[in-house]
Amino acid sequence: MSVPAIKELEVLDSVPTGLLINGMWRPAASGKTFDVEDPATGKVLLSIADAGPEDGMAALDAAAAAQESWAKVPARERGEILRRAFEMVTARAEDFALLMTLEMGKPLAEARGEVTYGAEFLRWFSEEAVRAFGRYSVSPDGKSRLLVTKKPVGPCLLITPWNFPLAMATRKIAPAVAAGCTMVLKSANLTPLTSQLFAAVMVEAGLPAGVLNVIPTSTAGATTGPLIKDSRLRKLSFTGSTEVGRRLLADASENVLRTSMELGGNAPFVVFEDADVDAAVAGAMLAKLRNMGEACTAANRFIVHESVAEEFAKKFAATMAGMTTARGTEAGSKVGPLIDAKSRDKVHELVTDAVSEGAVLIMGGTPVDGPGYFYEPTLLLDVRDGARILSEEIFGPVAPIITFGTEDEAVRLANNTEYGLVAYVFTRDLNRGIRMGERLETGMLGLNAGVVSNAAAPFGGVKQSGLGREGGLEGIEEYLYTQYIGIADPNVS
Ligand SMILES: NC(=O)c1ccc[n+]([C@@H]2O[C@H](COP(=O)([O-])OP(=O)(O)OC[C@H]3O[C@@H](n4cnc5c(N)ncnc54)[C@H](O)[C@@H]3O)[C@@H](O)[C@H]2O)c1
Ligand SMILES: O=CCCC(=O)O
Repeated sequence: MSVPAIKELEVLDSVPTGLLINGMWRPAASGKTFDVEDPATGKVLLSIADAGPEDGMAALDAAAAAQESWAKVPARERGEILRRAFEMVTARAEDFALLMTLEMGKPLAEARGEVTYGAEFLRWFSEEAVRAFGRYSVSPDGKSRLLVTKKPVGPCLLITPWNFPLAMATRKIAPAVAAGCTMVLKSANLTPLTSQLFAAVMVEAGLPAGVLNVIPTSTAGATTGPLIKDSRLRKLSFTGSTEVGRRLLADASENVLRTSMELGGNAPFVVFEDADVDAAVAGAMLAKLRNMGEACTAANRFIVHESVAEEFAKKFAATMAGMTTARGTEAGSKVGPLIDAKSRDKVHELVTDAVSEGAVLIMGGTPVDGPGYFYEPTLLLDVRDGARILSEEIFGPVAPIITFGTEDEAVRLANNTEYGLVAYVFTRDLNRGIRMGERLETGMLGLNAGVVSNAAAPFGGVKQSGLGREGGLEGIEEYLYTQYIGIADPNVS
């Protein structure tokens, strides 16, 4: 049974459609709007204001003007705003979940999970706000005193992707608020509605005007480019593809901006011969099919010991076959649509290429007929070395399996990528698990676990998966700089 459309209309009706600049919702200076579509039906959900360069600059003006007074707001007060926002998002969890399902496509149950995950960044950083300490010490020669303080970096530009519309925004906004930074948020043009509703919650929670400015736009580069060049901007925090991140890093270098870059991934999922195969299959389902595979953390290559590959593939296929592909609002939906036609075509191209190179198609392998951008859960065995699917982000419900014989070979295969965001290892041997942690080039490792995301943990990658960490104790540091004050010996007058 689908959720009554009336509820969908009510939620859409509660979404502000303007730009949030200096505490006011307003139309774009050009008067332009752009459409946001439901990927399950291709129908327009809502049209919202389409920011241009003039609006981008107005947003930065507001953020720059608010910075000094916002930095003076006591940390406890900033934390309490975040705590109120946490309570409000939690109270409106069903609205947020439905909105995300409508604009992004994920099944409602997963959207509810994202609300919990996304809200947790608000609670976590509400608690961290008061812990951004410095230190005081006596210099080693005893002749001076060293006072080290932490200060907000200043106005930040935050750019978010479409795949986790709430969590990717709260993972940046919450630490920036906790640190005392003002912000301009450029939400993803495919899924801006959740950010619009979330920004309304932040205003209601008491965030002063100008601290958070939101500029959805269909012209990302033209609208944010001038901000990156403006010397009032102090930080760029970007989550998205490595390709765009690389270009933004180059732009940011001109202004020597602080940057956080949460980029793409190509996660290896390694199953050793001593693994609990049922647990590995359960982990694989999470690591592969969470968010329809549209996650930077999605397992992209299943590297399975040759002695358990057949058992693993059989059980994985059987579990996958039980997944219902349907609009995310349908009861029982486990796999929603992909975000758009371009993404679905890319997924199909990778599958076709792998099969033409000799991979065995165990199940799936075709786009689903009818409206929306659905793709069948797909399993490929014996994928040949060199197939594009092993080196490119799939971002879809497709699992390619390759096999290995020795631990050294597993390490070589797992590290054979320019990315290094997350890896998954399944083994009953703890020493081997620890050893893999030491040998794999990765920012995060799931040991007998198919999901690592946690607001209390430092999320981020190495190699071309990015720079910096979000969440954990590290997350707030991205929005603080260290200032040192050297004090003359107080014993000498
Ligand atoms: N490492 C992480 O934490 C993480 C999390 C989520 C997604 N991702 C990655 O994001 C990608 C999927 O998201 P996507 O398709 O939205 O990525 P994308 O790089 O296409 O877009 C990300 C954001 O950047 C904006 N953008 C695009 N071009 C821009 C430009 N020239 N100037 C300024 N902004 C620009 C987009 O509008 C969007 O808001 C995948 O590669 C995925 O792995 C990484
Ligand atoms: O898409 C990447 C983010 C996924 C997550 O935070 O769990």
